[in-house]
Order: sequence, then C-alpha cells, then structure tokens
Amino acid sequence: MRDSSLKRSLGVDLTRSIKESRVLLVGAGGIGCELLKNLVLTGFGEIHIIDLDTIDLSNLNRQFLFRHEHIKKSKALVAKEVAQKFRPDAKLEAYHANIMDPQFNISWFGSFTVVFNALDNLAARRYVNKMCLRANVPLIESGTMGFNGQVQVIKKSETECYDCNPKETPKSFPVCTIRSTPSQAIHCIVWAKSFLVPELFGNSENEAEEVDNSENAENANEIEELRKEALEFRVLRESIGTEEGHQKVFDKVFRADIERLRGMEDMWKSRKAPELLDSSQLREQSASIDSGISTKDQKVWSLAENFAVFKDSFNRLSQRLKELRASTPSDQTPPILTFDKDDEDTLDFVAATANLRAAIFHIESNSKFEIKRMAGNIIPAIATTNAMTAGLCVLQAFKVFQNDLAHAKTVFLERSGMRAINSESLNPPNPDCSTCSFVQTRVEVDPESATLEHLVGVLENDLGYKEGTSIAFGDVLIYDPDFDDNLGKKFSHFGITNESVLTVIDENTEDTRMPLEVLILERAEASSTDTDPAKLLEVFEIPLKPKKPSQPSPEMSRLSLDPAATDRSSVIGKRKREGEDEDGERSPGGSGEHNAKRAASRPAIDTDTSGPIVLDDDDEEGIITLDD
Ligand SMILES: Nc1ncnc2c1ncn2[C@@H]1O[C@H](COP(=O)(O)OP(=O)(O)OP(=O)(O)O)[C@@H](O)[C@H]1O
Ligand SMILES: [Zn+2]
Repeated sequence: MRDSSLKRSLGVDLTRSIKESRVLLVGAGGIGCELLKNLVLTGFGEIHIIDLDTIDLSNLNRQFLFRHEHIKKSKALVAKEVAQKFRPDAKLEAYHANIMDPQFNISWFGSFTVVFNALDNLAARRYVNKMCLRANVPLIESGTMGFNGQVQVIKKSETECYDCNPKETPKSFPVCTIRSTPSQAIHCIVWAKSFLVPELFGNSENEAEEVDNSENAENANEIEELRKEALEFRVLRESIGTEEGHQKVFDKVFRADIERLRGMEDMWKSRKAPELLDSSQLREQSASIDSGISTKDQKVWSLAENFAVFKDSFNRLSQRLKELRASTPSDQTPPILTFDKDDEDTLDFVAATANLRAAIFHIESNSKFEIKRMAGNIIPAIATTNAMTAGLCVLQAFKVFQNDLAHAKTVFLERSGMRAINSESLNPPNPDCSTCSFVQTRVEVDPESATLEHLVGVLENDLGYKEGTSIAFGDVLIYDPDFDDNLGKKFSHFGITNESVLTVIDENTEDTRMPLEVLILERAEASSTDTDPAKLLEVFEIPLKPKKPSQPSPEMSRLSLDPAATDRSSVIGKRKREGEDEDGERSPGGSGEHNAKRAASRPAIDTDTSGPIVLDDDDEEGIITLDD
C-alpha cells in the first residue's frame, strides 16, 4: 500500500509505528504465507521469517507463495524471496531453522516489537509463548482448523497466555486394542503407521504416543507376549531387501501373529475371533494386478489389490532403505524410514497393511484417500480461513502498536451461526497458570568466580528471601534449605551459561511470593569494573501470590489453538463465559439496546457432533481424537 493511503486509513502515528517495527513470523505454512504477504504490503519495517520445513506438493493449493519448482526447497527462504517481489525495498530476513533452537535466545526474541505465531503444533506454540513472556514481547497467536480459526493477543502480566487455559491432552489407544483387539478401522491404521512401519523400517523402541503401553495386572501376560513378538521383528528386519522379504512379513504379521491371537481363547468370548487370510489364493489373484492400482486412491481396493499394493510398497521401501544404508558411513546413526502422509511409499504400505488387518478382524476397508486423511490426522485446511485469520492477526497487531490492549480482542472464526467472526475482550492472566505467573529479574555473574552461594546471597540480601527458598534449573532442583550441597559450586557445574533461566520458588505457606525467574547474564570481563561475583540488575519487591487461587471453571474451556489439543465439541460450540453476551463478546456493562440488537442476530451454536472423526494436523504429535 502506498504510504499516503496508509496514513489516511491508519493515521500518522500507527503508520510510523508499523514502519519502525521489527517483527518475527514463526511458520511459513498456510497462515504464515498469507500473513507474510499482509505484513509486507502493509509496510512493516523489518520482517523476520522462520520455518524448519521444506515445501511439499501438498502445500501448493493454499500456500500461495510456493510454486511447483519450489518443492523440496526451504519454506522460509522461498517465502522471503517471493514476498520480496511485492515490495523490493522491504527488509526481510529468513531462517531455515527450528524456532526452539537455542541460538534464538531471550535477547533475540526481545529484539522484536511483536511476534506472530503461524504454527501447527502445540510444542512450538508453547515454547514461543514462554519465550515471549520471558522477553516481554507481545505475541499474536493464531490457528485454524477447517472453517474455524482463532487469533489471540498475548502480553505478559496483562493478558492470558497460551497456557492459561489448559489444553486437553490428546487421546491415545491402549496397546492391547492396537496390537490384539482392533475393532475400528482407525485401530488398524494406527497399528500400521505407529507399530508396523517403525518395527520394519525405523526405531522399533520409539513407539508412538498413540499407543499407551502402561501395564496393569490384567494385561501383564499379554504385554509380555507382545514383547516376545516384537523381538521376532529383529529377525524380519534382516530380510529387508531380499526377494522373499514381503513373504516373511506377511507370514509373521498376518499369519503367525494372528494364529497366536486366535489361541488366546478368553479374548474371543465376547468378540469375534480374527480369521486367517488365504495367502496362496491372494498371491495367485494379485499376480495379474497392475502396480498402478496404488494410484487409484478413491477406490476401496479388493483384498487381492491390497495384497498387491502391500507387496509392491514393501519392495519400494526396502529398496530405499537398502540404498540409504549403503550410502551411510558406518560411524553414523543407521538410516530409518518413517511414516509421512505425503510420502507415497509409506502411505501405500500403511493403507494396504491396515486394510489387510481390517479384513482379518472383520472391519471395513477404506480407500487410500480416506486412510491418508485418518493416518495423517488431517482436517482439510481451507485457504480462505487462513487468509481471514492472517488478516485478523494484523488488525490485532495494530492494537498492540497503539498500546490499546483494552480494545484488542480474541477473535474466533466460526462457520456456524449468523456471524462468521466473533470476538471477546482479552482476559487477565490466570493466576494459577504456572507458565505466566512469575516475575523476572536479571543477575549478572562473573562466570569465573560466581557460585550458587553468591546467588543465594543476592536473593536473601537484595530481594529479602529468607528460609524456604528453592532454586531449580529447568526440571532439576539445585538448591533448597535441606539441600545445600551445591552452594560452593560454580554455575558452569550445572551447565548454567549466559541467558540460562533459573526458577526461584518461595516454599513458605504464609505470604508466599510469586515464582521468580532469574535470567543469568555472564559478565564480559573487559567491559566491567564490577567485582561482585553476582549482582542483581533490578532491585524490586516481589509481589505475593494471590491468596485464594481461583480455579478456572470448565465453562472457560474454549477453542484450543492446537488441533491436537482440542475436541470437536469445544471447536464447534464455543462456550459462553460469565459476562458474555450472546455473541460471545464480553460486555461488562451488561444489557441495554446495544445488546438487545445483538441478541437478535445471535449465532446458533452448532451442536452437531455426528460429523467425521476429528484429527490433528500434525505428524509429529499425530494424535487422533475420536468421537465415541
Ligand atoms: N518448531 C518449529 N520451528 C519453525 N517452524 C515450525 C516449527 N513447527 C512447525 N513449523 C512450521 O509451521 C508451519 C505451520 O503451517 P501449516 O499449519 O500450514 O502446516 P503445513 O505443514 O505447512 O501444512 P500441512 O501439515 O497441512 O501439510 C509449517 O510450515 C511448519 O514447518
Ligand atoms: Zn498463563
């Protein structure tokens, strides 16, 4: 947009703030591409883009900065290159990296005016949330799932953070259901994807989170049996790449293992026992099937077709692994293959083996297309939702630049109801949130001479801590009054270096102080005349923890920004909170004409939960949430 038009629509001050800003965009995927275009065209001063991934064919339908020739190239670098053409004088910086890498430390985060999250997984979102809180940088968090979208403004001490509303933990399946008694197609898909593929081509020890391995008295025997069974895979792995490899796999997983299961009669008293497949018949029938069958992804394959795809994809994967092994030096970690919904070979293998297993357990088969959706935990991403969400992110950033959080909103895009866009005012931090309920300070240390005792001295003398103080570095407790063995040790002993964060907890039950995060800054020798081994950089009074912790009520649960952490009902039916009017907007003033008007246009809350299984879009955390 031209400068003069921008000034006319946004005003001189906001235009100036935008031009002088330095912003970080985390994620150059669906929302990220849209957001980058908005940021560049609005004239944001300096834009840094980070993404760890490369471009995939499946991204092209909505990540409009990318073209066919960009496949396999870095998302961040290509996004920068393409967006640069929109405004050649824009200052853009791209990083092909993981935002959780230690090089992106607190001071780096602190160098931005605002951070935009356009991520697809809980772990990275929570990490950026934490870093922005520590660096005291405002964060605009966003996420979409199908037609639903959400934008949240987060500012330390002023608003809720990403973790203030607990996210639901993803559903997992008991190991026995997956390995012995599947009753739904999804159980067979999880078996193929999270058990069979890693056993044959990957790290068998690293079982997926989807499988709950916890033992109890009832299943102890079965778990033991399963362990034995897993050992047999070692032998199988050795036959990978040989002519008869696929036959050996078939004989084990679709014959011997099933016979063993059939022998556990108690298991089949209340369920139908699995039936063996006629392997010689399948082999015969599949001989005339063209390998092109695997491209027919909308068709539900016959048993023989599944057998043909199983054999063909197994051979393709074995060949790949063999070549990888041959080209990997022996002193390096042996290569593995992992399931990826966009990798045709692994997808074919998962589709065919899941369907063969389904037939054995009297479960319906599915097309490869459907299995891809279920195994990849996909909710179709909708370009329009991403575009609208990205636009809302920029509008909320304007409120941050204007220092007007009172008018910033958490915005919801919803398909149901009269209004596509609903919003609510920002809520104050949840005092029980362990992520954002802390105060911060900085302590400068001389790395050569400072010990933990010097830090304890600073806490006691400068900040008034007395007994009952504990200090932790990450998850490790390094000091408390009953554990003072470490007092004489230097920081380097614990791996504490420049920009490490220590947590100080006041254990007193009366007048307990808020948790304190201490940022350790190593003093550069030459630049300082200080002689104190440890010196507090800000002296202040640590506020007390609020006395009566207010439990967040279940009514407060809302659309989680991470599809992995949400269930369908919370996505569709955003529940009202106290003081909300019918549009879901907070209205402290209550009633009046304004509200009466809005009540007339209230959105109908969609309570239909009969729709498809809700699945997470993230491979790493790949968790499947089912409507029962
Ligand atoms: N830790 C991380 N550091 C940097 N970038 C990340 C990190 N985690 C996720 N991302 C990036 O965030 C982006 C999220 O975009 P999006 O939700 O559109 O996912 P996608 O992987 O592009 O799409 P799909 O999964 O549907 O193929 C992805 O490009 C992903 O690589
Ligand atoms: Zn919080």
